[in-house]
Amino acid sequence: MTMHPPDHPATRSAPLPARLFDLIQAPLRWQLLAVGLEFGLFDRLAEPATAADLAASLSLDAGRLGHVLDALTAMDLLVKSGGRYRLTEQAAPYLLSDGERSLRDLLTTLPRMRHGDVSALLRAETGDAPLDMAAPEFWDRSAFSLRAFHRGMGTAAMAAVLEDLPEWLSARSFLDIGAGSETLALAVAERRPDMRVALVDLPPMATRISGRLAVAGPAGQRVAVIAGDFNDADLGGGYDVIWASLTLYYARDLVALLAKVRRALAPGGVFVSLHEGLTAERTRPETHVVGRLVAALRGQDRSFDRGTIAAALSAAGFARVESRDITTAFGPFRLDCGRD
Ligand SMILES: C[S@@+](CC[C@H](N)C(=O)[O-])C[C@H]1O[C@@H](n2cnc3c(N)ncnc32)[C@H](O)[C@@H]1O
Repeated sequence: MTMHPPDHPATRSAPLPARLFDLIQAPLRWQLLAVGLEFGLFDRLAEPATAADLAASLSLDAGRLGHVLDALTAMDLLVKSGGRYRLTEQAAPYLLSDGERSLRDLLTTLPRMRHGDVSALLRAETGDAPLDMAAPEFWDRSAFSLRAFHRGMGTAAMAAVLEDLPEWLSARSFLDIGAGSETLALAVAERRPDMRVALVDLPPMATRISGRLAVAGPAGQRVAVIAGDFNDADLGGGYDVIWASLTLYYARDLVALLAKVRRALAPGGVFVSLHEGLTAERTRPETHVVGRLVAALRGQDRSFDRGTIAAALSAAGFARVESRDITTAFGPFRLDCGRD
């Protein structure tokens, strides 16, 4: 499968007519992936099968299914040989529903938030029901989606950032604020039995995270879960490393929250933030600007400008603030570290 740098759609470096032509195909590529997930094609094609075999078990027309399978093969998600199709080895960990790094729950959930009728939203004619945050289904879906994101790609990137910190080897305590899943805290607890590990999230999410930790073995027992709003909750103290990624949007007062985080650090501790940093008058990076367009049109334009978090860290009293760009599979991000 051809890999492209994350902020560069496949055709970014191609001539403009080729880029425009390619956009005609883009929605079809998404639909093919969605159909593959909906009909369980990827799970069924863990072992080779013909279109006729699959069509019979799915009560579909073999000819039509063959066209869909050929297109998925053209996208390098399947291979075809002698009329039999099979999931590629590269795609298997991400597309099998029980794969260790399965992105299935992310791929079926995030598009519901990211895709929308841009034309209707632009005319403010959307009949979208507002998200019902009181509904258990909302939290179930969020928890499944975040966990898939973390297991499939997020935690590896985040753990690499943590392990790169000069403080990491001597650190003895770690807090993840707005964790979204148990995955990062659990990875830390598993790799570092000497580490006190805690996370904080809103009660509905914290309950789901606690449930996963309870069945995660001995390392899971070592992760403390603080169920509460990080703006108000007692975060505890004496942490050597405090981590916040993709969550500071929910700070009621960013400087006040960061000052609170600073007070929760041990002497010599570090606070690490991983968030986007929009540039060029909020038109770059494309991953975040386009990916969050529908949310913005629904009135949730929360993305941070580059420099906002660094400035807030200084305003919160951190003596040394360092920032750098990092590239991940889910887009380019800004890493801001606050130390005293
Ligand atoms: C977009 S997710 C990010 C999760 C994870 N940190 C990551 O980088 O993928 C935001 C998380 O922050 C949590 N959250 C939102 N507002 C919060 C608050 N006021 N206090 C604690 N957690 C909050 C949400 O429940 C969710 O789990």
